[in-house]
Amino acid sequence: MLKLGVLGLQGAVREHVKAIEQCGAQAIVIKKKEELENVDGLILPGGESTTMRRLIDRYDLMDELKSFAKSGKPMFGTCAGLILLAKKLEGYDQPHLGVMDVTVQRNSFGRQRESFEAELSIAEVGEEFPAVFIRAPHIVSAGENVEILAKHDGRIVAAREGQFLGCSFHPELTEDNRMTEYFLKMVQETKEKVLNK
Ligand SMILES: NC(=O)CC[C@H](N)C(=O)O
Repeated sequence: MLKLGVLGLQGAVREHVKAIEQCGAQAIVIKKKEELENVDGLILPGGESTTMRRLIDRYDLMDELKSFAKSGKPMFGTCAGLILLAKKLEGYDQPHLGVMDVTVQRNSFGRQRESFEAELSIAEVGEEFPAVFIRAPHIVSAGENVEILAKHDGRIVAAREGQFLGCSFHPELTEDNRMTEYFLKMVQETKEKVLNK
């Protein structure tokens, strides 16, 4: 069975665990660096990126998360998780993990629209995907190896660069598990490649 980690420091952790289990994989909540060794892929959940970063530093997880990225295992950042993955953050000098070749802007859908739902067409995932946006970031620009998967209001809200998947919204907050399934497929394919080497 595939083992998926969910970074468990803050944010929508339980909801991701539930979605993973509904998709037939094992979910492991990651709070310590040793726990990262046991998983085939990792989800960085939504929540609050500044708080999450503080906790990553407090629990001394940054180097381990970067090595996880270097190992080639898939990582999926949702909302605040996307902010953690991005190589560049608009208005900030330093990124967090800085591994996915995108520039991200935080809280980019305006204060009066703190949260809203929209139906998206997501390449490789499907049509009419119910996407929940909560103080959501968006991808301002993306490197040439990044595949744009979805846009909303002309803004990029889902993208993939090889092992990295990122989206502005919260795919774990509805019963539609297609984004989680798509990520699991990425994890399965990566695992098979390693086994066949
Ligand atoms: N729902 C979310 O994950 C919001 C992200 C939050 N605005 C941040 O900057 O971290």
